[in-house]
Amino acid sequence: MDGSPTHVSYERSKSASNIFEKKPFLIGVAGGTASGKSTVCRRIMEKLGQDEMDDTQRQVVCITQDSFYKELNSEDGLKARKGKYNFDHPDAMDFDLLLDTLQAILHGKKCQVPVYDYSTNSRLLVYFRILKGSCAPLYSRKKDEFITIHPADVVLLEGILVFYCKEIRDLFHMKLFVDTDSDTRLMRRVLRDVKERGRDLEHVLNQYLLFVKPSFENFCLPTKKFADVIIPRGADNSGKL
Ligand SMILES: Nc1ncnc2c1ncn2[C@@H]1O[C@H](COP(=O)(O)OP(=O)(O)O)[C@@H](O)[C@H]1O
Ligand SMILES: Nc1ccn([C@@H]2O[C@H](COP(=O)(O)O)[C@@H](O)[C@H]2O)c(=O)n1
Repeated sequence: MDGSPTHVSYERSKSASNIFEKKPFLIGVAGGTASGKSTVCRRIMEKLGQDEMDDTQRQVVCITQDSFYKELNSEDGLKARKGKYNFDHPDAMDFDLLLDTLQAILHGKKCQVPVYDYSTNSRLLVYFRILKGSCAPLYSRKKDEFITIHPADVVLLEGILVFYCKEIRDLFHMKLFVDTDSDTRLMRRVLRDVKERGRDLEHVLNQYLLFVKPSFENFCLPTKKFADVIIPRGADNSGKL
């Protein structure tokens, strides 16, 4: 990471001195694809009664690393549409933007995080329609869609590679690794990607064999050793015998 400026935008949570700003407790949740990271985060939010709350009132917020995928050039975009782009390699991630965002969060700032769209392999865009004059044509304008992360007591960040970079890893106050067997993960991934991410079966299986599985073994699994807590079977694990 070169520490170069990125386009993360944030503002102070309080206009007065920030001496009394709360430093949130940052929890990283790693694990292979479809291991149940988001489900575990959702379960934590539910247990803490945070799921029904308004964004500005929440004391626990959850961010996904998928918001920090790099934007693709047209050549890589074409590869991605054919399942020939490696989204599981660290090079696919904008770790600089992620680091800047986490640092801002840890300073109690309100942050804007991009929203990712798996069907287009890019950040979600919102279209604005601008009416020029009374009978002039309508103009469309595109703009990145962001979600606002309000300052909170606890921030969860989930993703396959959240423990990969030391600079990012060292920011977590607690590190969880969701450990789910690979057959179960593949089965869930197929169902999810076809139902929710606009993929066909052949695409999902080719991508899995070509990139997802080898990258899990090379980049994600080796980060399990950094976890403070390993959660076998994800949200199925109630902690009871
Ligand atoms: N314990 C579970 N039992 C059954 N299905 C699950 C379980 N945990 C997650 N899933 C399903 O598996 C898919 C992937 O889960 P998700 O939590 O999104 O994984 P990840 O965030 O690790 O990719 C989702 O469709 C989810 O509903
Ligand atoms: N355009 C994209 C971006 C990511 N992926 C896959 O998503 C997986 C990470 O998300 P999980 O919820 O499964 O942790 C990762 O394995 C990428 O292969 C994608 O297919 N397309």
